[in-house]
Amino acid sequence: MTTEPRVLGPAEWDDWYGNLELAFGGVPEAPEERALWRELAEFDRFIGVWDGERPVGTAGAFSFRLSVPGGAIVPTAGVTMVSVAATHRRRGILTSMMRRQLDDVRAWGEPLAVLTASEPVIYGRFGYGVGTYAARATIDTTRVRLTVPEGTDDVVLRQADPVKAVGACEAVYARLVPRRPGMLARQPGWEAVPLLDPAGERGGASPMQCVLAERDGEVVGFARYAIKPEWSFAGANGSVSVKDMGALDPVAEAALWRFLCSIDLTTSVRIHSRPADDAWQHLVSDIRRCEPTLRDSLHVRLVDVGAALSLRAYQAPVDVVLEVADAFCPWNEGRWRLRGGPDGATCVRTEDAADLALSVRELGAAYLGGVSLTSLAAAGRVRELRPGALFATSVAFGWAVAPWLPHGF
Ligand SMILES: CC(=O)SCCNC(=O)CCNC(=O)[C@H](O)C(C)(C)COP(=O)(O)OP(=O)(O)OC[C@H]1O[C@@H](n2cnc3c(N)ncnc32)[C@H](O)[C@@H]1OP(=O)(O)O
Repeated sequence: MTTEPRVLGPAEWDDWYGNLELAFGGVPEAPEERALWRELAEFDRFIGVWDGERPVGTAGAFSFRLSVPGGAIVPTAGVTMVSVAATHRRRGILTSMMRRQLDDVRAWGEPLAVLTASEPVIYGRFGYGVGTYAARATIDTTRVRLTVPEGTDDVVLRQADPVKAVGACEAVYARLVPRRPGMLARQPGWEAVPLLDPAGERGGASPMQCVLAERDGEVVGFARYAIKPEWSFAGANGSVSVKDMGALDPVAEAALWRFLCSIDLTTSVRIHSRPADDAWQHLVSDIRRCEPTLRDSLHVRLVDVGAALSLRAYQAPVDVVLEVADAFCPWNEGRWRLRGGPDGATCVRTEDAADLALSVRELGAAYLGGVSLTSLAAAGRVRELRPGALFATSVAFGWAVAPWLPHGF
C-alpha cells in the first residue's frame, strides 16, 4: 500500500466516515449527526489514505473564518475528522496526512490552521500550540447567590422553541464574534451545529430548551440548555446543563445566569465549555462552590507566520525581531520583524538580530492572546535574546478578552 493521501470523492464518504467512527470506538453516531457532518463536509478539502479499496486514514479541513485580537476575521483551516485504522497505526499515516494538509492549507492561502484534539499529545509535533482554554464548572445553586447589576429586571425572558428561535440566536452570536478572539464566524449551514441534540445522547436530560432575553422588544441574549430532573429521598435534585449562551450586554448576561440558576426543582448548573474569563464568575457569591476547571480547547498553527502575525492587533506598541523555528513547515523558519499596536501590524522577513527565539508552536499558543509569552518562557519554551524584549512582547501579544472556541467541529 501507499501512504500517499488523496482527495476524497463524495461516493467514498460512507466508507471513509466508517473508518473514522471505528477509530473512535465503533459506536455509530446518531443519524442526524452523521447527516449533518456529511452536509457540511467540503469534499475537495477532505483527504484519506487507502489500503487497496479500504480507507485506513482520514482528515478534513473546513474553511472557517476565525476572529483574532482586534476583531479581524481570518480565513482558517478547521482541521477535523482525523483518524487512522487501528490495524495501520504508528506507521506514519497521520504524518503523511498532516504533511499533505498543511501544504494544501498554504496553497489555499489560509494563514492559520486550528483543531480540537482527541488527545493533546498528538499535534505539537506538527506545530500546533494550545491557544484557547474552556472553563467547566458546577454551580451549587443551593449555596451560591448571584449579585446582578442595576437594570437586570428590565430584561424580559421568553421561552422559545430552539429551532424557531435560531435566527434570533444567530443574530446575537454574529455580533459577539468580533468581540472575542477564537470565535468562528458562522458559515451557511453551521447554525445547525449548536442545535444538534440526539435523543440517545441526552443521558436522561430533557430535549434542548431555549430562552431569549429581550429589552425594548429586541433580542439581546439567549441561552440553550437542558434540564436533568433527579429526585433524592430529601427532595428535588435536578441539574441545568448549559449548552450555549450569548448576551450583548451585562444586564442581559446577568438576567440569563440568574434565570439558569433559579429554575425550580434544580440544585446545580453545569457549565461545560465557557470562556476562561466568563462573567458568571463575578456574579456568584462563592466561586469555590462552583469548582471551576480549565481544559485545552483550540490548538492553533500559524501556517504563514508573516501573514498571520500581521492580521491581528496588539494590545500595546511592539517592535520585535522573532527567530522562529518550524521544522515541519520550513518556509516559516528564520527571523521576522513584527511592528504593530492596537490599530494593526506588519510582519516581514529581516536580517536584523533577533530579540526572542521560539518555535511556531509557541506562536500558535500566544496568537489569540490567551497564553502569555512570559509563561511559555518560564517553561523554557521562549528564549529572550535582548533584555526587556520578553516582557514588552508578552504585554503586546496579550488581549483583554480571553479567546474561546464556542463549539467543537
Ligand atoms: C482534529 C482531530 O480530528 S483529533 C482526532 C484524532 N484521532 C483519534 O484520536 C482517533 C484514534 N487515534 C488514531 O486514529 C491514530 O492513533 C492517530 C490519528 C491519533 C495517530 O495516527 P498514526 O498514523 O498512528 O500516527 P503516526 O504513525 O503518523 O505518528 C506520528 C508520531 O506521533 C505519535 N503519536 C501519534 N498518535 C499518538 C497518540 N495518540 N499518543 C501519543 N503519540 C502519538 C507517534 O508515536 C509518532 O511519533 P514518532 O514520530 O516519535 O514515532
